[in-house]
Amino acid sequence: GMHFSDDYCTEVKPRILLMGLRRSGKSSIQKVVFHKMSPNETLFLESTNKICRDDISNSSFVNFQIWDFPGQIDFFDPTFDYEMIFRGTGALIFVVDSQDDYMEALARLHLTVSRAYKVNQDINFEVFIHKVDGLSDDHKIETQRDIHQRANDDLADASLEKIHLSFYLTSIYDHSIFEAFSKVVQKLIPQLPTLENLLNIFISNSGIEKAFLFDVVSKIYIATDSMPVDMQTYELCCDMIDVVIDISCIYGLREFGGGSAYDKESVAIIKLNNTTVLYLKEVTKFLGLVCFLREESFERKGLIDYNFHCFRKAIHEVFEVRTNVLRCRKQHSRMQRSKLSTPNSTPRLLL
Ligand SMILES: Nc1nc2c(ncn2[C@@H]2O[C@H](COP(=O)(O)OP(=O)(O)OP(=O)(O)O)[C@@H](O)[C@H]2O)c(=O)[nH]1
Repeated sequence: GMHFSDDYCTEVKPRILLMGLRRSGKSSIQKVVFHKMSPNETLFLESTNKICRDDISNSSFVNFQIWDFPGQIDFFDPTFDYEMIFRGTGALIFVVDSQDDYMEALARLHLTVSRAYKVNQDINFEVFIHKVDGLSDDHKIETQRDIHQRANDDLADASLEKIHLSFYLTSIYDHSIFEAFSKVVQKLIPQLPTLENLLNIFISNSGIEKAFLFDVVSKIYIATDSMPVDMQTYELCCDMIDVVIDISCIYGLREFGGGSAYDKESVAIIKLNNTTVLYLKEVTKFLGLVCFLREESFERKGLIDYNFHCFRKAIHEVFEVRTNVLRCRKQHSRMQRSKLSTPNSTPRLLL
C-alpha cells in the first residue's frame, strides 16, 4: 500500500494525484512534464503492473503523485488507504484517452470522484481529455462536449451536482499539457493574487511586455501578469528554459558533478531577430522568472535589474510568511496529535 507520513499536514507544495485507466497516458504525461522525455519516446513506455506508483518530484515546486487505476482496484481493499490519500490531495487529475472508447473511463471517473469527494470536499477535480492530437478540431469540440455532458449527467443522477469538474483538451505532442498543468497548479496556490500583483507592478515599472513565474523543472508557470497569455510567447519562454538548462548541464556544472544546473547565479539573455528579448533570472530554488520585452526597453537593464531585485525580495517574503505559518501549524498539529489520534484538517495547497 501507499503510506504518507503525517507530514502531509505540513506539506508546502501542491499535491496532485494523476489517475486514469491503463494506457490513458499517465506515465507519458509525467515523463514529458517532469522528466523532459520527448513525446516520441513515450511510445516505448511499458505498462506498469503495480497497483500504484509514488512519484514525488523533489526538484519541483509541485509535489506530484501518480496513482494508477487499473480496473481491478478496489476501494474497499483495507490495505489501500485512499481516505488518507484523498485527504492530503489538492487536485485530482483524471486522464481520459480521447482516442479510445471512453465509456469505461467515465464510469471510473464517476466512482473515483464520488469517493474522493466524500473524503475531501476541497479537492479540485480536473479531467484531462487526452491524446487530442489525433482528433480534428471539430471532433475535439464534439468529444469535449460529449464527455462534459455524460460526466455531469452521471453526477446529477447520483445527486452530486455540487461537484465541479473542469475539463482540458491535452496532448503531450504540444504545449497543451503544460498549459493545463499550469492552470491546475495555479488553482492550488492561495497566494496567486499576490504573485500576480507583484508581477503586474514589476512589468509595468520595467517596460516589460509579459513575465512568467516558472517552475523550472516542469515548465509549468505558477503565475503570470494580467496581460493575456499568448501561446507563442509561452512556448518561447518554455524553449528558453530548456536551452538554458541544457547548456548549463553541459557546460555549467563544476567538475566531478558539483553544483546544480540551476542556482542563484542562473541568468540568461536571448535576443531574437524580431527586436524582442527574453530575459531569465533565478527567483527561488524551484522558480525562475522569464520576461518577454522589446529591445528598446532592455536598454534600461539597470532599472529592470533593480526592479527585479525588489520583486525577488517580495517573493521571498511571501515564502517566508508561508514557512512561518507552516512551522506554527506543525507545532500546533503536533500538540493536537498528542490529544487526537486522527488528523482531521484538510490542507489546501500552499506555497
Ligand atoms: N497520440 C498520443 N499518444 C499518447 C499521448 N500520451 C500518451 N500517449 C501514448 O499512450 C500510450 C500509453 O501511455 P502510458 O503513459 O504508458 O499510459 P499509462 O496511463 O501510464 O499506462 P499504465 O502504465 O498502463 O497505467 C503510449 O504509447 C504513449 O505514447 C498523447 O498525448 N497523444
